[in-house]
Amino acid sequence: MGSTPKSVVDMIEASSKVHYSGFHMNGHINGVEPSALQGTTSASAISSDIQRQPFVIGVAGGAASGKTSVCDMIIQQLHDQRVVLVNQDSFYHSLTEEELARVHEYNFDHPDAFDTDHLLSCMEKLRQGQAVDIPKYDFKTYKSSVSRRVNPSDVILLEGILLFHDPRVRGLMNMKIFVDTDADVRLARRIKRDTSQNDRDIGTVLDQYSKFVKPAFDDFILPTKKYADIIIPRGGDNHVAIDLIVQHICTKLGQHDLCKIYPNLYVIQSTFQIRGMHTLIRDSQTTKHDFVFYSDRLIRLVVEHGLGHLPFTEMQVITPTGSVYSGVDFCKRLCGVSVIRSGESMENALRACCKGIKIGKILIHREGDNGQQLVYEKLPNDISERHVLLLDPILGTGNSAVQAINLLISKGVPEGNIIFLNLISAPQGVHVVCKKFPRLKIVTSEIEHGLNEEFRVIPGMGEFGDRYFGTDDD
Ligand SMILES: Nc1ncnc2c1ncn2[C@@H]1O[C@H](COP(=O)(O)OP(=O)(O)O)[C@@H](O)[C@H]1O
Ligand SMILES: Nc1ccn([C@@H]2O[C@H](COP(=O)(O)O)[C@@H](O)[C@H]2O)c(=O)n1
Ligand SMILES: [Mg+2]
Repeated sequence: MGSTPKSVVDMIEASSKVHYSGFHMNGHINGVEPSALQGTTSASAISSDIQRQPFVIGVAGGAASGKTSVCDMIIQQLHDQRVVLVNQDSFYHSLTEEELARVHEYNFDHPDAFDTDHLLSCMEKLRQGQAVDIPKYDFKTYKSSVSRRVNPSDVILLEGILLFHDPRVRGLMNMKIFVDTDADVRLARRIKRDTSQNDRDIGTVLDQYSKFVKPAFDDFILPTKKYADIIIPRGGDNHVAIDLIVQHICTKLGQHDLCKIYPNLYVIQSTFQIRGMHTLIRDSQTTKHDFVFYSDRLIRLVVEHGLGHLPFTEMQVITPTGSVYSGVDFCKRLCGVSVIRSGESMENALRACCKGIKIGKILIHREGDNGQQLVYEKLPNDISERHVLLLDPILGTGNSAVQAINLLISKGVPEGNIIFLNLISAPQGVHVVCKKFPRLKIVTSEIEHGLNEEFRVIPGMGEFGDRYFGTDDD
């Protein structure tokens, strides 16, 4: 195979391209170099080959466990999405004449029975938005002669007994499902299938089962169950599990590609109101008054969304009608921390939502682009016992965010107790922060194209602090 898929890096690269809260725009894009992972994307890296990353679901499990049936049910329920099914079976090596003569000694359940490099190259093409010809394997002749054309899709279901065996194949998947069906059920189905569909006699099926199928299941398939995100008992009979999986896929499809990589990134659901407000604050001709007004509205939405991620306790109250209302009580142990100066623009929204909230401050001085220096901090003494809403409207390279978060952690704040609220995030900053602090949550309202040579967010909205506090030139 020519190029080995570098799944996470590839995803990161592709996902860093333009996305406006659910929309992808072809052309005029600031693509991301691998160097973007260090926060050094160039604005000249314009790319027009934008392709949305498909959501790849791997379905593994023993032979006749119900993998294909589960995939068929998922496809049926995802009726209005573009979905394709790719079977690992299609990549069985065709048998040579010599192997054919001794077919009963051939182990079809060993990882070497598959042309995994071919599978990887087909998947790579599909992920790049190209159609591929996938071989059609014939279980009766033990050869693949023809192929079928598979078009790129939003969702790729990849199913097969040994899909989780090779780490390169596992690395392609956004979601891994293991279909867990009792061995006796699998054997019974296998006998039925192989005798009726594949013209095999029961003695041959049982011999193959005890010689190869069962040992390979124990040695190669069962040990990969640990890689699964979801284990489905009873396969296609488990309608609840399939419903939940379909719901999850639908949610993921509506999200920015970065959310598929980082479960700790939340981009608020876009509406035309939100797009309209973004349009206004990004317009260089917008007056200071309007800039502040619409920024405040957006900030309020981000703050409200961020508060939704705080823990709560259940409580009941009595309503004026004497009825019981079962509700929840807000988390009381929280504080805000604003990164001076832009972050201070978010304090009012936080105060308006959380009466009497304590707000600390951090000042990070930027010298050049990598020389970030913490010059001032004033934080509540008991900050380690609080959930912290970190406020900074723009996440660019991620350098100052990392400084601020490191400071909070050094004060004893658990990483999982920090919610970083911002208006816009550059993919580079998201990669840096989400990778370094996987338990922290980022809540933002839009993901940007990238950074320019001067490390400014593109398209961005200029110097937020200057525009908000009226200290720009105009
Ligand atoms: N829940 C089920 N109840 C009854 N038969 C089933 C069920 N799930 C699958 N089968 C049958 O068992 C056989 C194997 O199922 P399949 O989905 O092809 O498994 P796999 O892809 O894991 O080999 C097929 O003939 C299928 O019709
Ligand atoms: N020529 C072949 C190729 C494969 N098998 C068996 O198929 C099973 C995998 O297919 P599933 O759809 O059940 O996942 C595997 O157990 C192989 O033994 C075969 O019998 N003949
Ligand atoms: Mg199958």
